[in-house]
Amino acid sequence: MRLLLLLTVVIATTSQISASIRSWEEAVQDVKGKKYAPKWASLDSRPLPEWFDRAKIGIFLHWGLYSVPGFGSEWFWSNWKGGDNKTVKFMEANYPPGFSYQEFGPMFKAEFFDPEKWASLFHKAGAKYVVLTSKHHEGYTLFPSKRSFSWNSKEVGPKRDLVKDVANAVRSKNMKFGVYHSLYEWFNPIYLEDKRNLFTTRNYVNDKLWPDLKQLVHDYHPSIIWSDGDWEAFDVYWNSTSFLAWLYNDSPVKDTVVVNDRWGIGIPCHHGDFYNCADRYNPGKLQNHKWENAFTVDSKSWGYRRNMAIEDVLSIEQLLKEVVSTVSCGGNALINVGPTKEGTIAAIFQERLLALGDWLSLNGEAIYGTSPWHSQNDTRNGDVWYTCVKSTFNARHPSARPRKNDVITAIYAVLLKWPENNLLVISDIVQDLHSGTHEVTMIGSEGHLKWNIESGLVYITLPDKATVESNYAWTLKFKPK
Ligand SMILES: C[C@@H]1O[C@@H](Oc2ccc([N+](=O)[O-])cc2)[C@@H](O)[C@H](O)[C@@H]1O
Repeated sequence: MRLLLLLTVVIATTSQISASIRSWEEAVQDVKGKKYAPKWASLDSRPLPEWFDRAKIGIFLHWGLYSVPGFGSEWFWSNWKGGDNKTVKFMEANYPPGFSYQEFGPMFKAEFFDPEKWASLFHKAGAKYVVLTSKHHEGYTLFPSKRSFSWNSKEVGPKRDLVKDVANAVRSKNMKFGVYHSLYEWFNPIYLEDKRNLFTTRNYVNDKLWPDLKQLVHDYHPSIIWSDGDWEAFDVYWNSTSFLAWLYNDSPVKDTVVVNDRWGIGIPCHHGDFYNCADRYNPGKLQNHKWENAFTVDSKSWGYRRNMAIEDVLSIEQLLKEVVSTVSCGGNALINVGPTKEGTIAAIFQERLLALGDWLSLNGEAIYGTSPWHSQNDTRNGDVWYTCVKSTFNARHPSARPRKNDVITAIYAVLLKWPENNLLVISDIVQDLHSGTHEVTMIGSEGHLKWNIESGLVYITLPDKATVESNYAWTLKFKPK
């Protein structure tokens, strides 16, 4: 009887499953109405919503009261109170004695903030999602938190619900909207009291943290919850698994939302829909779980720095190297810029993002919707990174190498350096080319490329560099005939 029931369920489910090839186990997991238990093993069994793996490129925004002094980093308040020399001196030199961090609030005016302009920039940059700091460690919220009196953007500063404004504008350009949210707040007295109690009390968690997060979920329906500030306490204190079970089972975003891995000591790189691990994490090899490389265009800070120098800013070549190597290894790239207190985005950031967008509008087929191939980084030529397009999506393991049953419709090799004498020498694609069943082209260049194989290496004659469209990061396409 039990077996029969199980069979019917499985048959009913498999018919809902698109073209994807799933194992028996995976199909059973997908039974509609499955409830997740507030335990990591259960939460980890959730298939990854496909949109996130396909998206590949996101924009990260660190915006808050730290954008007002615009000095050091978004850790300004903590640096100052912690006695950081440079920050203390900066305050002494530029602000009256007794000036408090709270006084930055009214100075955060966002008078030039035009969310449509932002969204249009991010869209042109090729982003498929945008993540905004709804609350950083300072505790100031960019939405009217019902528990953050006089410490939110609707009451103090811009007098606007910035989360709502960005969410609406981003969605009007068909991008997904996500919220960054810091679990801890440096100076929240209720949190500090729990901390003094060695996290045996949970007043902050029960009365502030989860009500706030649920407000965010109900009011803005975020597609991503990018959690942070988890490292002072275990997930047991934060009650992370209960929140996630609610999010996956009963929230209005249960079928589409994805979360990262910062949910308590020991959790990063181990649990969550995708892993950030450390900041600017880019392991350079294939990972066995969906991951994301969050990195900054200003190499020194997430928040805006008024004294940022040009040599601190990633070049387009560096930016593309991050993007290409990340996607090749199964990751997404979350590219951070810090908006100014006026609500503008520095022209140098705009320039980099638009250059990325230009590159993606030509080479995007090697990025969006792709999967890791058998090889990530060519063995012979370390400046070559591979991706492929395959016919199936594996929600259990989106970053897996192609399997036997996968039909590969194209293989891409992105070259970060133009080879000497226009002659590219690579090794890892030799088997695929050996049979003579592939045609080789360069995106942004006419005609097929000549190639030959000699003692296990592939020699590809590239076109004249002056005739190709791209100025950096050139994409070769290997297509089965
Ligand atoms: C995205 C960033 O996240 C955190 O910084 C971290 C968090 C985790 C690690 N880590 O695990 O290595 C490093 C920096 C924040 O403190 C920082 O301000 C920024 O918001």
